[in-house]
Order: sequence, then C-alpha cells, then structure tokens
Amino acid sequence: MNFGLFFLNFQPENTSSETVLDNMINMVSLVDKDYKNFTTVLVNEHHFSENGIVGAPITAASFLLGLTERLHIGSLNQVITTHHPVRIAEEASLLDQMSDSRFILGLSDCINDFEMDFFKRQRDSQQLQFEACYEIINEAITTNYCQANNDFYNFPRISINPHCLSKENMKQYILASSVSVVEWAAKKALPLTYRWSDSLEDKEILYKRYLDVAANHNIDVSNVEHQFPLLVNLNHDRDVAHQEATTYLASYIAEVYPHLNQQQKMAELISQHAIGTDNDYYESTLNALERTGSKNVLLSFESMKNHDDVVNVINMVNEKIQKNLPSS
Ligand SMILES: Cc1cc2c(cc1C)N(C[C@H](O)[C@H](O)[C@H](O)COP(=O)(O)O)c1[nH]c(=O)[nH]c(=O)c1N2
Ligand SMILES: CCCCCCCCCCCCCCCC=O
Repeated sequence: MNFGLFFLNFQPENTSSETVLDNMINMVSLVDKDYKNFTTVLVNEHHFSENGIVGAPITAASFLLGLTERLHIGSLNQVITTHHPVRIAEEASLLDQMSDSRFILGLSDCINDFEMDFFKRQRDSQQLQFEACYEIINEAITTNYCQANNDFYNFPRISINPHCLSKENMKQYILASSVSVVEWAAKKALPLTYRWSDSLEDKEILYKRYLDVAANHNIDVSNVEHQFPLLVNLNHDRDVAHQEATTYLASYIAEVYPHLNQQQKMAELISQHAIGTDNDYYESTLNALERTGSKNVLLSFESMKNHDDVVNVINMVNEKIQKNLPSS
C-alpha cells in the first residue's frame, strides 16, 4: 500500500491564494524531506471558482517536482477532453525527463458541462473525444510519436519532444468520473482514482462495474492499484474536526452538488472520510479501501486549520506505516 497527499487548493474566505499555494508548497517540501513513508503528491484541477484555484495541475506539479528530490508528483485529474492531447503529452514527457521520471499523469474526462461548452467541445460525443485524446497521449508517451485521423483530430506523424524516458512505465491514473470511463479503463487495465466527493456507495458501484467489464473481456486486473483520496481532519475534539471540515467543504458542495440536500451530502462526506478523533477513521477507511479495491491512499489535510496539528497527524501516519512495513 502506498500513501500520498493530494491537494484540492480551495481558497476559503479571508484566505489569499498565496497562502493556499504556500501551504501546498511548504507541506510538500516538508514531506519530501522528513516523511519517507509518503511517496506521492497529486494536484487537483478545478476551474473558474475558489473551490480549487489550480486550473493547471501539471504546471503546479512541475514547480513541486523542481522543489523536491524524492516524491513522485503529478496531476490528480488533468482533464484531457478539453485540452489538446499533444500539449499534455509534451508536458508529461518534458517533466518525465526533468524530474528523473518522478512525474505521475492522472487523467480525467471533463465532469462539468459548462467547461465542455466553454472549451467548445461537443457534449454528445464526449466519451469518444476523451478516448481519442487518451489514445494520442498514450501513443506519444509510449512511442515518442503520434498521429491522428479521426472525428476530433487530424494531423500527420509528429515527434513528441523531448521523448518520454519512462514510456509505458509512466504511472497513469484515470479519474472514475463516469460508468463509461470506468468501463473503458477496465478494458485497458488502467488504475482508477476515485472522486473524493463521490459517496462510498457510488465508488463501490464503479469498482464492481470495473471488475465485471474486466472479467467479461478476460482482462487481468488483479494487480491494478486504484487510488483512494481521503480527506483528513483529526482533532481530540470531534466537533472541531467536523466544523472545520464543514467550513472548508460547504462552498464546493454548493457549487458541485446544488441539487442535493447540502446537510446530507456534508454528513456523508464527514462520515466517509477521516474526519473526527483518532478513533474515528481506521475501521471506516479500511472498509472503504476494501470495498473499492484501493491499494493507494491519498490524504488531504487542507481543512485542518492548525499547521502543527497537521504535522502531528502526518508524523503519526508515517510512524504507523513504518510499523506496518513487512520488514518491521
Ligand atoms: C496509517 C495507519 C493508521 C493506522 C494503522 C495502520 C496504518 C498504516 N493501524 C493498524 C495498526 O498499526 C496495526 O497494524 C493493527 O492495529 C494491528 O495491530 P496488532 O498487530 O494487533 O498490534 C491502526 N490500527 C488500529 O487499531 N487503529 C488505528 O487507528 C490504526 N491506524
Ligand atoms: C489519518 C488517516 C490515515 C488513513 C490511513 C488508514 C489506512 C490504513 C491501512 C493500513 C494497511 C496496512 C498498511 C501497510 C503499510 C504500508 O505498506
């Protein structure tokens, strides 16, 4: 099991964007230097609101890779449907070389109709566009060249420079954004990153669909390692943890889930993430990992107000990982 961090980079009221980004930079630098049992950092992509101020996760990842020596860093959910795939392939290949192959490519379909319209993409052919983009990116990364002649892209064979050194060894993850994307990923045995804000029930449904499609197509997915983003806010006072998480998440829930009962969605997130006291997270998290076939856990501490408390939790997790290592 691998443990890492992920960053949503919400910008709460009365907090500057500099503070939000400095928090991510400082936390990543600290973990890279002092907490060797954390291996990964992934940056979330969100557009056009304070509920995620990073619209260019690969750019953020490149800065963080430049700052660090050990961690594998990348995008949690780089949207490819609304981006030119050659640009993504060039950025990924460049970072692969400049970071000594520490870059991770987390990819996503577009999950926002406004963005599909804004970037002038056809919603009625979205899945096909997503798949076409992926094929170009994957061909470019794994063979150094790509070409396309389909309904979405038409260009001659080009060289992607600099050539990707990792090629098929570059870690790729697919955000489990829809049943059709999950079914497509299963046929390719590509690992999933679950959407942190999906209910556990929805994540489990997607995981079971993944297994069914793989079985029906005789695809061996037994060694595929899915990722589980987990919000963490631990406090000896459970009410403080719940209140901090509620304050941090409320605006995002209102933006992304306007049709849902806001209190019910908040209560679901709090119960299904590591939010409460030290006694409130272990069994529920183990259960969630098992129900979703997750082998990697990504932690976000961003809702915790006290920096020292965050470091204490990271230290606790790091020590427990150490104690659980096979050689311990
Ligand atoms: C990051 C992390 C966090 C926790 C753990 C593990 C890891 C890796 N473990 C598991 C614990 O360390 C130990 O493996 C199990 O509790 C089994 O312990 P014994 O073998 O019975 O001593 C753990 N166990 C537990 O009972 N309560 C807890 O809160 C936690 N938290
Ligand atoms: C504070 C939040 C921490 C959530 C992590 C809880 C998940 C624990 C899973 C333990 C599995 C065994 C660990 C194996 C050690 C590394 O390989």
